[in-house]
Amino acid sequence: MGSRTPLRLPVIDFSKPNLKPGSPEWDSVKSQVRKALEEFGCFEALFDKVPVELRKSIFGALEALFDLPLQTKLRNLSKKPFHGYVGQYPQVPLYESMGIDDANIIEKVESMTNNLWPEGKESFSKTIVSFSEQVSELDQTIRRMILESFNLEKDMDEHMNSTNYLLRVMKYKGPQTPETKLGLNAHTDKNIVTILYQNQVDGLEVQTKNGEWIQLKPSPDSFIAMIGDSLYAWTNGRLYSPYHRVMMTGNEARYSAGLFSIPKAGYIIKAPEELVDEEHPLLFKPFDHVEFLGFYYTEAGQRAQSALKTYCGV
Ligand SMILES: O=C(O)CCC(=O)C(=O)O
Ligand SMILES: [Fe+2]
Repeated sequence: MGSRTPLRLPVIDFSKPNLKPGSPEWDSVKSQVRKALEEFGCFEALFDKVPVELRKSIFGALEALFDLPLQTKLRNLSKKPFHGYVGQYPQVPLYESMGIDDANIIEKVESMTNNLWPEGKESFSKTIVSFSEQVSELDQTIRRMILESFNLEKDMDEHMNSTNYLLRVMKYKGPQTPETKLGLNAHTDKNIVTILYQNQVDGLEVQTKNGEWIQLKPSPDSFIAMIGDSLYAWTNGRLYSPYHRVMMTGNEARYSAGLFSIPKAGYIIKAPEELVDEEHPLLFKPFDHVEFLGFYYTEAGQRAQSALKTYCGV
């Protein structure tokens, strides 16, 4: 018996120069996106629009941020759940993270930066905003392709305007042991689309529909794109939102940055009627994402096998 080749996520190339809506390149990438998201809810995107310098400086910015004293990091509070500093949890002692809301808007990021560094740190704000702007282009390309693939062009503007961007940056300490240790619990994302970028330390794992874990090994040129529960609900289950987790080994710290497109508070997520029929009965009642998040962080929400089903399943 030969050993099985390890499962790999589909790799999709977004760095083609002619990737414009309507071109043959666009249509080919679009069908790859649709297929990968139906099957895995996730793929590796080759995307060269983020300059090499910026891809390096983002990790310098993250190191500076996480090197701040805990008391300082705790100053980044947020009214929205899981949007501020998160860390010091006994179940995931290697993990800490910081949310930067409206990370593509310079005024918002500057005010957060000044809160952390009262003496100012202009380079940090600039790096965060440029990185988020560039990666948001990939988010928008992917979402445009998804809606087109369902012939839902009529919903495009509403869909694009219903979200904002959170950049959540993560540090996972190396466990300093040869054994593998949990970095972040298995979960599905709750938002629309997540795009992850990491340093050279691997650890992210994505679960297939069959329950197998794929260990991701993205290159410095690749971003991991993933569907969250809100888009799973909006597409009435046509696209999958996969469980994923982080497992750590060795001595080196893993840094990662995730750009999350998130439905704005008050926006009601409701599957378009074109995606509901006899073969695909409605899965979820219309819901407000921020209220759903509130439920997710209650004890009942944490206990549920699928928080979304418990909250608004039909
Ligand atoms: O660090 C990573 O690559 C994954 C982080 C993650 O899954 C999350 O923040 O939702
Ligand atoms: Fe996640």
